[in-house]
Amino acid sequence: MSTLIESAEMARTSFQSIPIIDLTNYTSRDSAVQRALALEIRHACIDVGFFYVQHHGVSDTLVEEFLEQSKEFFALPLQDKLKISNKTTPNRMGYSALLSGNNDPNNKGDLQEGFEMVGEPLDPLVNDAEAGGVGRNTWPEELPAFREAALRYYHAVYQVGKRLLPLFALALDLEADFFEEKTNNATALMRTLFYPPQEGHVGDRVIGIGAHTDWECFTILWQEPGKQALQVLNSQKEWIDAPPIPGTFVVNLGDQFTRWTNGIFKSTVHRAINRSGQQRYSIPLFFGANWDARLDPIPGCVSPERPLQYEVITAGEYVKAKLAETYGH
Ligand SMILES: O=C(O)CCC(=O)C(=O)O
Ligand SMILES: [Fe+2]
Repeated sequence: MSTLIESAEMARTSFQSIPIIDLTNYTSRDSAVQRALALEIRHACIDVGFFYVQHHGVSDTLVEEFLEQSKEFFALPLQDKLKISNKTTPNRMGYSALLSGNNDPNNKGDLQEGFEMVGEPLDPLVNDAEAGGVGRNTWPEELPAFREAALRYYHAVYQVGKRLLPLFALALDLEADFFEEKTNNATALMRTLFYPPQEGHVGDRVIGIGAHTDWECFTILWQEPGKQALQVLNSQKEWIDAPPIPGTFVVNLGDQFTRWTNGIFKSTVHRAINRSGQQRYSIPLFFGANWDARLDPIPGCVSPERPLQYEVITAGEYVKAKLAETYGH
């Protein structure tokens, strides 16, 4: 098998579509099965930085219940949503209003509303360190079922992320547990997003979410079926559609992985424009490294011909700087 650097040199970054990876066997203990899956992931990460996962184990019911609650949340009167505005809550979780974020500095704002949250135990009496402590989120009091639907979805998708970590490690020729201690203290941020139809709103330099890369290790994104919006930029500067495929999540790498791999794993630029003429919903969960994890290069990713491209900083320093850039906080 080629080394990582050789594979990166042969990368086919002019991709025209996003690969689909079947996770049916991802809990298999058979090392040959694991390696085959890791190899598929390796190619997807080096060539594209995006892939779909199918047969990921998260039930449709969890998705549907949270989607229903998300729709009800965004349909609340603005003054109710603003009661939990992320500009006023103590830890910046909660509601983000239309045009309050701006992912592309060339644009004026993102045509989306959101609700941000982190993990907390479903049962408020349990203090589960793994889930990041109790009461960290601010919930909409008008919707009593929102919290449970959100957390059930969150915990299920978080587990998908946990299971992907060893595959990413194997894909990088590392021991399966390589990322364990670098991610065991991280609280993934999740957003449920609402994009009004673009028509009628289109001002100058306003789209659903402007061109950007994600900042964490990787993102697990659910997209509402039937509504094309997400696009991914290839090395020919062509925008390639990443249509919703029922039963799948989109997984895309973020900047923390790019820094760890000295650019071998791609954190690919993407954007979303909702031209479906209808309302559109999506749910990204951003799976990051521990705040204090150093993003220094992984063995095999640096050579005299491929010198280190990034200054080594911690994951927390990186995300803080990006937050300030995008949301002004
Ligand atoms: O809504 C989408 O399809 C993409 C969202 C996204 O890229 C993000 O939140 O970082
Ligand atoms: Fe993104």
